[in-house]
Amino acid sequence: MRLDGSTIRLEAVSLDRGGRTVFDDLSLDLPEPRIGLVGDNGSGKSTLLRLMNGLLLPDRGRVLVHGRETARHRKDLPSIAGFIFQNPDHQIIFPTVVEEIAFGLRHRGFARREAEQRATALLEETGRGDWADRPVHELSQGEKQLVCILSVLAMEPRVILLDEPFSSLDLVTREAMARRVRRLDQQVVMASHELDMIADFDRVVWLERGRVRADGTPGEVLAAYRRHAREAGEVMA
Ligand SMILES: Nc1ncnc2c1ncn2[C@@H]1O[C@H](COP(=O)(O)OP(=O)(O)OP(=O)(O)O)[C@@H](O)[C@H]1O
Repeated sequence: MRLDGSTIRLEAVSLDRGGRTVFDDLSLDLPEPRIGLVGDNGSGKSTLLRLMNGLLLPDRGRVLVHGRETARHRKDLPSIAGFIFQNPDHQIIFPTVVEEIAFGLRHRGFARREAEQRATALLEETGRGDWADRPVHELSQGEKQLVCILSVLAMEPRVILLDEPFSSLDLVTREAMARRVRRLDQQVVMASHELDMIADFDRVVWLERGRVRADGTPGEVLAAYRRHAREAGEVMA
């Protein structure tokens, strides 16, 4: 695994949304190649990922992604920190699969024809060579999710931020994507309710109401989170 010692750093970050405080003075240093985020619904995982790619800016404090402060480098950030959304409909903007995947490549400086050739090659490599000209709106939710994942992978950003990326994928595609994520050279930060997906990561951060409840190896943190889920689930049932 090659990483250049870069890190994602939150320095005393505070953020309110809709009049509610989501983060209050949160600091985190995240240099590990594979970082998982867990936490109950509404604990702040998606918001944290959005802070990391500049979709959201902190009200106070700073977010630095591989040396760039998000508030100052908002325009460059998508090519540094690629974001795979929970809902593919929030990400897809082009009518056909090949255009959607080629968009990121054009952003990286490839001419249209080369971008489309590369996008087609990526689809072929993934066993979806016949998808290139398919209208995206005709794809199933899981198929759209795969297009979103491929679009971000095609851009080869330094950091890949994944927000529940596999929820609609069938088991075979999920396995294939999980393997692909494991092989990536880039830093990966993934929020997931599927704890098996992050069980072999370097570090897991458990968020609770915008604060870090636990932070450590997957072995420790996931065991504690599973215990919490069992206990809280019993109370709720
Ligand atoms: N656009 C918004 N306006 C107001 N509040 C918001 C907005 N987006 C998120 N929040 C609030 O911020 C908090 C954190 O939400 P977030 O989506 O980050 O949680 P999450 O951990 O990703 O949840 P889930 O597991 O359900 O995806 C929640 O209390 C949510 O209501």
